[in-house]
Formats: sequence, C-alpha cells, structure tokens
Amino acid sequence: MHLNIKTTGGVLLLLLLLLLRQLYHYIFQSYSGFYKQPCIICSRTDVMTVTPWLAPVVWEGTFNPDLLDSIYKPKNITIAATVFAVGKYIRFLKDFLETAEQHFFVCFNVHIYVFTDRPKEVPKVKMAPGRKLVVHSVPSSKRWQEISARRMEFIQTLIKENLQKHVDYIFCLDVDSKFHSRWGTESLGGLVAVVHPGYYRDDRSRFPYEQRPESRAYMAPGEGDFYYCGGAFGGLLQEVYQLTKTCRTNFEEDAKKGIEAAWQEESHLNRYMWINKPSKVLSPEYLWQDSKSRNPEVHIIRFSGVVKNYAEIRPTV
Ligand SMILES: CC(=O)N[C@H]1[C@@H](OP(=O)(O)OP(=O)(O)OC[C@H]2O[C@@H](n3ccc(=O)[nH]c3=O)[C@H](O)[C@@H]2O)O[C@H](CO)[C@H](O)[C@@H]1O
Ligand SMILES: [Mn+2]
Repeated sequence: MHLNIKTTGGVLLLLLLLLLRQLYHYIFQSYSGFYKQPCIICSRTDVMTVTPWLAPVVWEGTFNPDLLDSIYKPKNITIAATVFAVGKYIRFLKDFLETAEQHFFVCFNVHIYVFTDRPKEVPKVKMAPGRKLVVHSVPSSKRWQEISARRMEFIQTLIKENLQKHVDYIFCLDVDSKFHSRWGTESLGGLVAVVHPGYYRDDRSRFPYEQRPESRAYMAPGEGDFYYCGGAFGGLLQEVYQLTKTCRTNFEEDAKKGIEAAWQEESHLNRYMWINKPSKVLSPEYLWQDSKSRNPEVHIIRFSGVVKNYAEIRPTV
C-alpha cells in the first residue's frame, strides 16, 4: 500500500513535469533541442528531394512539421487562398472549405477569397479564429476555358487592390478538390509550384506543353523541368503578382492572335516556371486525383481532385 502511494505520487509528478514541458513549448513556441536530431546522411532515396537548381522538393518524410510551425508562428504571417466557384462548380465549395478548416494552415491566419457568380449560394462554414472568408463576384461565362484562364487576371487585380498590406503568402487552388492531410508551413516559399500527378513519371517529351511557336506559352522540344499543375501554385505575394501579371498578359497577347494555349493558363504557368524557376517544388502529394490509384512513393495525399462528370458540370457552347 505504502509503495503504491509512492508509485502513484511518482507517476503524477512525472505527468506534471511532462505537462509543464508541453506548456513551456506552447508558450515559447520553441522546439529547440527537443526534436529528432537531423541526420545528414539519411534522406528519402526513392524520390528527388532537391531540384538541379537547389530548390527543395517537398515530400512526406523530408520535413519536421512542428519545427517548421515553430519557426513561422512568431512571425504572425497571413496566408491567402483564392478559389473560383463559377456556375455549377459552386457545388464543390462546401467540401473544399470544410476540409481546408481541418488541414490547410491550421492555427495560422488564413483568408480565403472565393470568386463566384453565385454569391448567395456560398455555403456558411464555421471558421476558426484568425480565419475568414471573403466573397468576390465575377461574371458567368459560357466557356470553361475562359473561367479557368481568367483566374490569372482576377488574382492579379486582387493582389494589387486588396492584399498588399494584409497578406504575406498566397495559394491559388482549384475548387473541385478536397484536403485530406496537412498542407502547412512546409509549402511556404518565394515561388511555389506543384508537380502534376498525371505526368511526373514521364519523359518531358510527353508533357502536354504548348507546342506552337506562335504562342507565348511555347515550349520547344527538349525544354521543361517538370509538368506543373494549373490547379495549385503560390508563394510570396509579390512573386505571385508577377506570375499572374505575366501569364495574364501572355494569355491576352495569344488571344489577339486567335491562339488559345493547349491547357490555357496551365500552359502559360508552365512556361513561366521554366523561365523563373520555382524556389520550392511541392510533390504530387499536394494535388493528387481521386481517380488515380496511389503510387508507392506517395506516402500521403494532402489535396486531391474529386471525380467529376465534365460533360455535366462544365458550361457548353
Ligand atoms: C488539377 C489541375 O491542375 N487542374 C487544371 C486542369 O484541369 P481541370 O480539369 O482540373 O479543370 P477544372 O474543370 O477544375 O477547371 C479549373 C478551375 O476553374 C474553375 N471553374 C472552371 C469551370 C467552371 O465552369 N467553373 C469554375 O469555377 C474552378 O475553380 C475549377 O477548379 O487544367 C485546367 C486548364 O484550364 C486548369 O489549369 C486546372 O487548374
Ligand atoms: Mn480541377
């Protein structure tokens, strides 16, 4: 009995000490000394973790999320996300917003900008403190290509007119997708691109780049690093401003000549990333497709496009 009291007392004391340690971490947001020692001779060997221009490629197992959060938390940063829900695509918004609450920069300041032609149909989603939703009206369109491509123009204008003083980083995302796991501070960088899940094992000759030299999105044979997604990109506000401005101008110059690039703004984005190398590359964990079975190098799916009936959902002309 005597021993039992002693043991229980000891356990309680230990628990108290552990609790105090956690509290200390919580208050000072400092993990110094308490995280797993980095191992300079160990790394993932099944995937590329740094590009030939020395940008990190983010895969599960290459970073410590708590350590990264503890670095960014004291900076009190704000991350914006843009998402377009025009026409029938409004139906994807609820899941997008609800899953973003669970996985996208949890515990950080997040401002989500929704662009829609149906502002009344924007779902009411409860958001945590520090997070908010802002709705902007945009015109409807008869062509899905135009909706998709004009995003560059709207994002450029949004940054110029509304975000300069309030936001540090921005991500521009497709709405027909859901978050499934953490998407956080590990994704922050100057200019950030996501490798497209459909082509990352292919030779560059198979990438669906724009192949007509008349287009400003033209990529010559032998050019190109990776094929990047139009459905997710981001970075520092000023970097994304330059990107959207350039892609918008090039898209409009093409249009004057009656050219529309093979994959609209995605083609222009790929041209931009070829000239201006991204400072961080996100693996296809950051935009998978529900219709695609998972490959062994993909240990976790963070964000994924839902299966949709294109013929039913897109406007027809
Ligand atoms: C995963 C990925 O990289 N997807 C890209 C891909 O096809 P996707 O098949 O993913 O394109 P999509 O139909 O999702 O259209 C792109 C986005 O435009 C918006 N939208 C589109 C049509 C519409 O009627 N209403 C509306 O709101 C919506 O936010 C949607 O998520 O190629 C497109 C080329 O144009 C874009 O580059 C997409 O980002
Ligand atoms: Mn999409």
